[in-house]
Amino acid sequence: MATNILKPQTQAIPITPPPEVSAEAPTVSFLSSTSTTASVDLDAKAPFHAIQSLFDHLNAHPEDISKLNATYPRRGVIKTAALHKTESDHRPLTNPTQYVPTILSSVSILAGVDLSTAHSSYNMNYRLCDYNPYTAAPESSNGCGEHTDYGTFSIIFQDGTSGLEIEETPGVWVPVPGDAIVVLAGWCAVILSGGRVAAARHRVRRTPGVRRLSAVLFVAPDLEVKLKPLGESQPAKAFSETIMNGELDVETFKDVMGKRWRYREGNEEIENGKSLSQDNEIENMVWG
Ligand SMILES: O=C(O)CCC(=O)C(=O)O
Ligand SMILES: [Fe+2]
Repeated sequence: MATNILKPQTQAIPITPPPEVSAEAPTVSFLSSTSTTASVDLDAKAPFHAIQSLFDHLNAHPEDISKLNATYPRRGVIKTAALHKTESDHRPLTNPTQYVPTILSSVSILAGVDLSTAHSSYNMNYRLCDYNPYTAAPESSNGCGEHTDYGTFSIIFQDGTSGLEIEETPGVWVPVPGDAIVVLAGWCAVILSGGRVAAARHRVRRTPGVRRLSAVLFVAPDLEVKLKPLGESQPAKAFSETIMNGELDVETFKDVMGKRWRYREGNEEIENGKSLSQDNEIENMVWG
């Protein structure tokens, strides 16, 4: 599964070890040196049979989709955060608290700072995705446009169907095997690590006629955490004053990212009519 495995550099920083858990700790294998991308061998699986039934029900009963709070009409992709929504929560994963700390500890080593203190409340969202040929425009090869995720990292469970691609270097897209469980670093990791971790740009290509299901667990710092480089050392990159002054908290950042995402997917108008891409706006906010 992991082709180009890079071992994270071991640094002399105190990283909180993940708590002892009964399940075997997953192995985290880093796949990319330029963006922080890893594959993990988790026992946890997303129950794609149940997820497919849920989406089949929604496709047959479009009126129920409105209950789920988020639809993506332009590309015919239905996505929703189901972690706290009882009507759509199939309790699909084994308890994420068993493996999230291990992954956080691996990302901490790459980041050169202990990220665990900023992640005490398990601020997570779970999104189910159905890239469905019957609802998407038949000629479209775009399942999910290129973007970076907002949180510390996202764990992507796939149903075995390929389509997910990572931008290895600008403009060079590398397909991820459809059966890999992938961890991608997001913007909060970039900021907290002082720029030592890069966010992984990714996208999903559709094969017309082929259905693909995925389940994504977004792991982010606690909502009240101020997003600025942690630790004493000089940031590896220069950040905006907003970031260095600790003026941006996770909740606000998540809101901005969410608005951009809904705009990109066709669900929300941006008030001032500007059409900056999600990445441009975030880069301006983070780097100044
Ligand atoms: O469907 C996938 O594999 C990825 C989806 C994704 O990147 C996202 O929802 O942020
Ligand atoms: Fe994503």
